[in-house]
Amino acid sequence: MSTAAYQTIIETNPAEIFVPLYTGRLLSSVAFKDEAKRFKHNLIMFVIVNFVGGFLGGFRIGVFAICISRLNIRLRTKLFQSYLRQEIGFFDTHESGKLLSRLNQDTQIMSSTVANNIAQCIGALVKFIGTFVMMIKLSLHLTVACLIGAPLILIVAKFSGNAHRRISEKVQDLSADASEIAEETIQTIRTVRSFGNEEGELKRFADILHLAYKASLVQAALSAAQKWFVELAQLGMSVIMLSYGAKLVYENHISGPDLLAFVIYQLTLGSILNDISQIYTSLMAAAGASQSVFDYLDRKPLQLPNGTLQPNELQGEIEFKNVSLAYPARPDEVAIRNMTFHIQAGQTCAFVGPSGSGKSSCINLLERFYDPSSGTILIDGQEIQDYDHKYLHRKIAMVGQEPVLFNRSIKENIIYAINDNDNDTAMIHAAEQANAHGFVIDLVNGYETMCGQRGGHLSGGQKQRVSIARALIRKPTILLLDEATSALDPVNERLIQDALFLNKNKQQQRTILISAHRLSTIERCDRIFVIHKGQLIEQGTHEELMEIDNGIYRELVRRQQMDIDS
Ligand SMILES: Nc1ncnc2c1ncn2[C@@H]1O[C@H](COP(=O)(O)OP(=O)(O)OP(=O)(O)O)[C@@H](O)[C@H]1O
Repeated sequence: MSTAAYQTIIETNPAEIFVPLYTGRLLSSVAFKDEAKRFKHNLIMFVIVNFVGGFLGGFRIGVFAICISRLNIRLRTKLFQSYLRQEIGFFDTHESGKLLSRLNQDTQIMSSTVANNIAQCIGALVKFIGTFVMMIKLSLHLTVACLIGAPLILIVAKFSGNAHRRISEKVQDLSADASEIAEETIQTIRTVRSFGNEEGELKRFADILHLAYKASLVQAALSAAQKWFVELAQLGMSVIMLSYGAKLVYENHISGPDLLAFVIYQLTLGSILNDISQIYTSLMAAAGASQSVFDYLDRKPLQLPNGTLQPNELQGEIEFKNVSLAYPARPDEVAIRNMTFHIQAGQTCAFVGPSGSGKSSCINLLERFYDPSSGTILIDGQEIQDYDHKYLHRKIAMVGQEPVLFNRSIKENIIYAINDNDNDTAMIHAAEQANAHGFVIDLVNGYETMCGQRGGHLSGGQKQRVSIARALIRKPTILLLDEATSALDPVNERLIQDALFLNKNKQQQRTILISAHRLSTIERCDRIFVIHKGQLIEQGTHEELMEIDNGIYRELVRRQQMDIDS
């Protein structure tokens, strides 16, 4: 039986419906002499219905707790899965703090409120029907008299529920904003500290929480007003019912014990109506908190991993044909404009150009972090989108400008995402090529040394070398190095390059693409592409480019030479 069905049965707790009847009868047999002979029977029935009701009630609480945690785990996993499916552009436009707030807080609110309230709502409705039927059985006239105010209570509950939904949406958005600020501040604490701006960040955080508090005040006032109204309506209904009940008893239309039972049913009905109105309100509040969770759960990624190509051999030939790119976060600005070039398999090529010219963007496109806004990118003559997602990332490895390591050991970082976890020989070989082995074995814990969050326990150059090893261990056919050695001293940089370029003949065929500012490091490349304001303006070998009169490359080399000399 499914949890939901099980829960529904438990929630309908039939024993509770008979509690008022036997409470009324027991009280009558205590209060009225002619009812005394039924005291024992009424007492036994009173104990049975209360005991069964209490037992099922306790059972229900346990079942709820299980349902809530199951629902929460499912929701969070689904949401995280949905995040991981999204294209990189999604993460450019959605701050991580907000995404985490949805993942941790909103899902918690959703699962606890929704699971609790839906089950309670079913229970309350069943109890409402049961109580109602018993009341009609006892006296139809009295039932009609005491239900006069019910529609009004339900209408008020509806209006207040809608308001709760709107406010709750706002409060959740604000607390997601606050999470975003906290997360960013913690991640950039060194910058915050170096500018002495802890108070500024605290103020930004507190201001947002204050706005959330103000919205919660309105919500609190609404809840209080709703409660007052329901209490007042119930009081009115009781007065009407008691006056009319007394008249019916005097005229012998209903017996004293039945009136007593009816009064208890009426009080029960009042509290059920109260429950229903509260449940509706909090369901609406949960619906507000759930809105963005559902939006993210339902979001279809703009870039779908539909490709299926997985050829046995990938040569590593790359071609850009009229490629343009505008980033999703800045759709009106063109980062790459009509770029066309061809790189033969096995060549080592470099992108050079001033900062912001578009070098990393070309590398991003080859990693398929973004799809071109127009034009095509071919690898071995096939469109890059046609390759299977996992296959492509096995064959293309990249070391980024700011390499990020995981808070795991150096070993775990290097063998990250290769299937063979115990291949120490491959790990050491990759580390040697990346000129990392030497510094790693000098550490007390060697390859078991923890890297810290985002690799924070290692120096910039050490981080870069570990991430180069992480890329090399996969034996990629295409290796993308985006300023991958910029934090290294010239000696270490040269050693890595020698390992990557000079021994190329001895290694498997590999196409290497480098983006670098230090031009002395790329002189030996087979081909150099000079990019300026998103356009490819020169290409050739170092010697060919140095011969172009007034060429940008020649000018860049001349300026760097002057810097070194001075
Ligand atoms: N994720 C992004 N969203 C929006 N715009 C971006 C993004 N990444 C880069 N840009 C913009 O695209 C342009 C090219 O940036 P790119 O990073 O490719 O330059 P670059 O030549 O690699 O620069 P650098 O040498 O400083 O690393 C810049 O104007 C940059 O502001």
